[in-house]
Amino acid sequence: MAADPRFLKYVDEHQDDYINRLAQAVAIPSVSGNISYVKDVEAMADFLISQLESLGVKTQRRPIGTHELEGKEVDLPPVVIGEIGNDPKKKTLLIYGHYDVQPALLEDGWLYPPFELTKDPEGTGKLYGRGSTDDKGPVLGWLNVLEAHKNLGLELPVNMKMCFEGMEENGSENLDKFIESEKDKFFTGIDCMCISDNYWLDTKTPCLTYGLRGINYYEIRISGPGRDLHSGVFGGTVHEPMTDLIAIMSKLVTPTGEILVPGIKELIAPVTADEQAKFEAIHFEMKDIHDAVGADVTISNDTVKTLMGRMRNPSLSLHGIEGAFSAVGSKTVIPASIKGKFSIRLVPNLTVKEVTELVVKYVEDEFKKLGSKNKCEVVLTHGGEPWLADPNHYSYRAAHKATEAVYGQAPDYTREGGSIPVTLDFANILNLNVLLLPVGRGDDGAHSTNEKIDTDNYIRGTKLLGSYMYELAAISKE
Ligand SMILES: C[C@H](N)C(=O)N[C@@H](Cc1c[nH]cn1)C(=O)O
Ligand SMILES: [Zn+2]
Ligand SMILES: [Zn+2]
Repeated sequence: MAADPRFLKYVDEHQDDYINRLAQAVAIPSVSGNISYVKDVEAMADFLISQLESLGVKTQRRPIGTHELEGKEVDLPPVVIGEIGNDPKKKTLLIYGHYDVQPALLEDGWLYPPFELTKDPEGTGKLYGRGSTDDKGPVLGWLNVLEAHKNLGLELPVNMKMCFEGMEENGSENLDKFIESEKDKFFTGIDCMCISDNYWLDTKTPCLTYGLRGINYYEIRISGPGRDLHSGVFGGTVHEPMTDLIAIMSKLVTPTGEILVPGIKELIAPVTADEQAKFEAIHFEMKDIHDAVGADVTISNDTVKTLMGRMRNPSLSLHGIEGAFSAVGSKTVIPASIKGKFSIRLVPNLTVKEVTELVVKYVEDEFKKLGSKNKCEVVLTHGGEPWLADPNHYSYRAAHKATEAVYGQAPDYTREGGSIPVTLDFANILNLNVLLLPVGRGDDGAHSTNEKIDTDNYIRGTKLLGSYMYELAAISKE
């Protein structure tokens, strides 16, 4: 069933209001996992709740425990759950999104202040700001749908339940326990689930995503000296933690992306003929990734190899070193303790546990080889398994139709290189098919500087989410 034309017209006529809603959300710097932003993450939850309530959603702000941030025990960001409609004749759709964002500082190289929505500065409709595409824009897309229906007095075609969290960018701590504890309470009577928290592969082809890589995030913690030291006074006389760390980190991955931790390669499920065909069918050119990256620095020039590198193979990335001297100037310090951070993206059949066993053993063995008197420990800070869904499920068929209606073309079927670890918890604990329905483009720069969403994607994305609900209402479950 096509979307109500009054809904589509309303969306076109209220673009400015929708952009204004996004501007309000971007202005709240809800950076999770950082003690300085705890209040802002809470404020973002409150903003979401007040918006949802004003749109007729029965909302609850649910605490999910505490965690340690920079040595202090603080509340985890609350989970916001809501529901609207309980007509037994309608299907019930569960949606999930996150209201936290990655860190962003102007001095990282942003052209515009990251926590102000900068509207269309180049006349191409781009809306710049942290969270614009990951994941505030897509979350607000759902709210825009609700607003249109409320103001037009239109009935929603499905019942909706929703779950929004503020810790996605930091491992969704305790959300699995929350889902488990609410399995037979809030999360009952749900037919299927939709998440809008990933991106198209290119800038012109909408897609439906049926897989995600998992993620294991590690810290290698090395310490030794009782305090930071003068490198002139002590250099050449002590084992330096940074030197140990760099030696180990350089042995994790090669510059062409080969993971050097023994045993990981052997665990990867072989690529089937069907998978190979699916990858070959995807619309993708090397130019798409070069544009998104901002340079031609791809490891391969082959499209299928590049797509497999992104979605089908594991990857190991080095992220940074906490405690390293990184300010301007030439401080001659020997840091006393540091933490090297890296992550491994997981694909079938790698598991969080098996990969961690291999990583811990390898790092410990490599550290022993250094003959250092410092202390080294490797810690998994968060982990999430890879996930695959059935793209033939009726929910995917509904989204396919909605995409054709809104974009006039069939979607590509993709797997996401990024991770949304809680997807697997929703799928397994609630026994649900989960559809990933991205709104943003491949060059949006999520997690990067100058993150943006295009006005067209935000507005047509709102129509897409709404149209998906109409198609879902009408489609047979067979
Ligand atoms: C794909 C999603 N929008 C996303 O960005 N997920 C993050 C999740 C994460 C895990 N640890 C830290 N962040 C990602 O894939 O990096
Ligand atoms: Zn996200
Ligand atoms: Zn993210």
